[in-house]
Amino acid sequence: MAELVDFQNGKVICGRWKVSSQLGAGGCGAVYKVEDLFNKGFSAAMKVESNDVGNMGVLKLEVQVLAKLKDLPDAFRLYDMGKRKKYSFMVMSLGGQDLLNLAMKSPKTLSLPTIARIGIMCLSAIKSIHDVGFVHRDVKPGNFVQGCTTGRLSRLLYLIDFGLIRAYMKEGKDGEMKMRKARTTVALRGTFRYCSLNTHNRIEQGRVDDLYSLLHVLQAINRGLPWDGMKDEKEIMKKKAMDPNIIFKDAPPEFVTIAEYLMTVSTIEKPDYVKVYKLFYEELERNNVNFLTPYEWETKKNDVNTMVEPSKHERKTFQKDSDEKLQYRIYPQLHPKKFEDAGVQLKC
Ligand SMILES: Nc1ncnc2c1ncn2[C@@H]1O[C@H](COP(=O)(O)OP(=O)(O)OP(=O)(O)O)[C@@H](O)[C@H]1O
Repeated sequence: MAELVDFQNGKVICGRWKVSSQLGAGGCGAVYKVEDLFNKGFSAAMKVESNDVGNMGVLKLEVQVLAKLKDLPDAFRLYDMGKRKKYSFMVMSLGGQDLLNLAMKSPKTLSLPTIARIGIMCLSAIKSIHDVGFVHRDVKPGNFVQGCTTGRLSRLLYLIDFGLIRAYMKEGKDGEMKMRKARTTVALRGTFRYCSLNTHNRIEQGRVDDLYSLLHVLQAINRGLPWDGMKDEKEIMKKKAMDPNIIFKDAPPEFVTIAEYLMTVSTIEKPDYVKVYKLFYEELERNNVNFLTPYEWETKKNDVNTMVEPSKHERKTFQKDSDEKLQYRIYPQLHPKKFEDAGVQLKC
């Protein structure tokens, strides 16, 4: 069993990063909020992993993925990395709360348009990972983090924790990127509560499996899943094989359409992200909600809208714009066009 790395507040790493609090802890390490002593007022998140984990260590892989995401406008940045005698670390952008906390701490029950809107934020985050050639394989609420604690980015969700990630493409001899061949024996990777039925059946996961997990995540924070509380894998599988009308009975009706669509997509195919986006968006339209509508967890005190919404001057400039257009000026990454094609940077 690897010895856990446990940093006290005030510890300074590399003469630069001063630990100010712990943000989370996992099996092999922990995540800390750190202050940059070279850049007053700047904070970041430091993920630390014990070197005792040997080949099981995932930090190196996480660094590689973050480095690949660097050209995307809205992705966490990698600021530093290093290895000490007992531990390895990486420093990345500091996000806000994770989806698990947001959903649990929300003073009000999350409405269906909020659930669908979270669906779009998560879809965008998942697509970014797919676009750089990886399947995440551990889509769960604790792995979606607000882009920032306050302001515009606090309404966006980014995917973190690339410990179980797997490349689905590889460079062929001709230099072209090709799909990797599916393995015949695959160990289960992911979380029982959220993973797809394919994953339980030990089938090589593809992009579609991350999207199945997303539906499970959304239903879990909505009204819960029919297999909640179950431990036996066979029993869980039986429930997951049920009619989507039963699994998603209290969800926006489009969830069933999305689930039925995903059943038609093979693990090697690229899912139609725009189709899924548009189905989520129908719930927003029905309820007159858009990306500028405050979330249930946003309080007056921490009102993002004062920062997210345009100033009076900007309002005047944009006055001819409808709210629908305005939302895309503020959140261009959520425009349906952005979900259209790969923008793939599959070359290493
Ligand atoms: N960049 C970040 N900004 C803010 N919080 C973060 C960041 N990265 C991680 N966290 C927080 O730390 C928690 C654990 O992070 P992460 O999932 O990467 O660690 P882990 O050791 O792999 O955990 P687990 O074993 O639970 O998956 C997250 O759920 C989140 O709350």
